[in-house]
Amino acid sequence: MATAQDIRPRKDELAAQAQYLSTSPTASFHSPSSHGSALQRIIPVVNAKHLKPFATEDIKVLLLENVNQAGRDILSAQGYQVEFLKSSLSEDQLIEKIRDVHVIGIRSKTKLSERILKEAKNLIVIGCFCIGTNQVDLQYAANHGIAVFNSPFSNSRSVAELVIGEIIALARQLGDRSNEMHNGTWNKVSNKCWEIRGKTLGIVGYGHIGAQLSVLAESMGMSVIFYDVLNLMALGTARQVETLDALMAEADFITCHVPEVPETKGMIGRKQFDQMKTGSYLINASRGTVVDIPALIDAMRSGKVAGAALDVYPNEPAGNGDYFNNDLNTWGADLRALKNLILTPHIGGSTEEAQSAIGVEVAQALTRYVNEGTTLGAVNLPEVNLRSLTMEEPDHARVVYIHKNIPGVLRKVNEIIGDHNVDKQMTDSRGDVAYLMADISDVNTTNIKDLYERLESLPSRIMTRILY
Ligand SMILES: NC(=O)C1=CN([C@@H]2O[C@H](COP(=O)(O)OP(=O)(O)OC[C@H]3O[C@@H](n4cnc5c(N)ncnc54)[C@H](O)[C@@H]3O)[C@@H](O)[C@H]2O)C=CC1
Ligand SMILES: O=C(O)C(=O)COP(=O)(O)O
Repeated sequence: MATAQDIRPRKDELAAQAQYLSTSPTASFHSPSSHGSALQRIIPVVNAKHLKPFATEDIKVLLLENVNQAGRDILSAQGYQVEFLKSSLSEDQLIEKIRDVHVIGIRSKTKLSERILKEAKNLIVIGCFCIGTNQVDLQYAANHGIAVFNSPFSNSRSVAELVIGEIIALARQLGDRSNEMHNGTWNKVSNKCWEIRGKTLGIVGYGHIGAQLSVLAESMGMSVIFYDVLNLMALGTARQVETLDALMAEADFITCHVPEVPETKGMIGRKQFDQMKTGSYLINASRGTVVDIPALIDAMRSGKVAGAALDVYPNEPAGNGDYFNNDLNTWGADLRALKNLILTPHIGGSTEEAQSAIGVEVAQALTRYVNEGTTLGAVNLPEVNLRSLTMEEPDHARVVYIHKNIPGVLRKVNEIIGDHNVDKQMTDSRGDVAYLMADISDVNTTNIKDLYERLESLPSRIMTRILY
């Protein structure tokens, strides 16, 4: 197995590469991100016919959190070195591992903070095999030329179905009745058990999940209202309300489907619980920080809230095992003692269908990015795509130049690549970072190295990759 050292150029290796390049029409230059070593990496290509720009067996992929087999298979089929772990890693373990890898695949637990990404000298791309990307410092990644991809809706249906199940389970106190039977008690009651037909569902965040849920809830006879920061088209006979206050006051069931951003932190707190109808229900399958848990506990104890379902928590563990027995969740015992409270371990998106669809979608995005530089679907870089390079022409190359979005860069870059025939080119920017992709011809082993070095020496450079 190649080590990180193997793909960094050494002087003797450069000479060998020159020899290799003279016999192979394809190769790849890929600069370390700007916080990395000043040395460039030169990686030969194994297959001249197709767009396989790296010696694919040198590409190291670390997959955490039990990424689905379908995704693992796609990455392994590329020839990449794929290391797979079932759980997440502690910060210190991650720092050790991430130093070496070019690609990392995570789900919602693994925090890729600036502290961790600083150590990721070889990293070019992050795949979030989930919807949420709040666990990644997206701006730091963009500023260092690290693309981030996710799967924007492959598990939306699974979450919506879970919530539908929870609405009925809460209305009928199913969790409690089931627990009682498990403990040997027959307790047949109808007091405060309801049909959901004719009740009002209040959806906070009417995006992929909220909208899907809206359709399902209406089909079961519920009325739907929703609150969102955007003005959105209501599906069916759903109705958008202007404020969160209005939603809290009108709905019988309230369900949260907003992302974790500063504005949604503690969004459902004491004030919101006070506004709820007495005997209403709360569901949170978005992020643990959205609901103030001590406030929920008080609202349930007082009878204001008749039932709740939580799938997400402010501190979630790296893997399966003990959860509430730690100092972080001081409210754990109080939660566990409450009646008609469904607690699930962040399983909203955990279905076979969702996980394999996510595996395929994200693995394909990673492969396209590594092999072709395509950023379609990236959540932190501009979306840039050129039609696939046909590798029939041996003197063609694709230049990817990620750079600071400052005036004058394109003139300088075009001066450099303009020495070649530019077949096609696309550039776009997002905030402080711009992404240029150009397919050029009249390339040979000498002038491509020169081109790479000239691009690398520009002060605007964040990362240069040359794929051919
Ligand atoms: N429990 C689980 O396993 C899963 C949880 N999730 C969580 O659910 C969240 C929502 O997922 P999607 O519906 O796919 O996202 P989405 O991005 O399609 O929709 C989110 C909606 O929330 C709205 N929004 C944002 N900030 C808001 C605010 N302050 N107030 C009101 N509305 C606001 C947005 O405008 C958007 O319409 C994800 O960000 C993720 O954190 C997603 C999948 C699985
Ligand atoms: O897709 C999301 O954002 C989720 O919350 C699901 O996360 P998971 O893949 O179960 O870690």
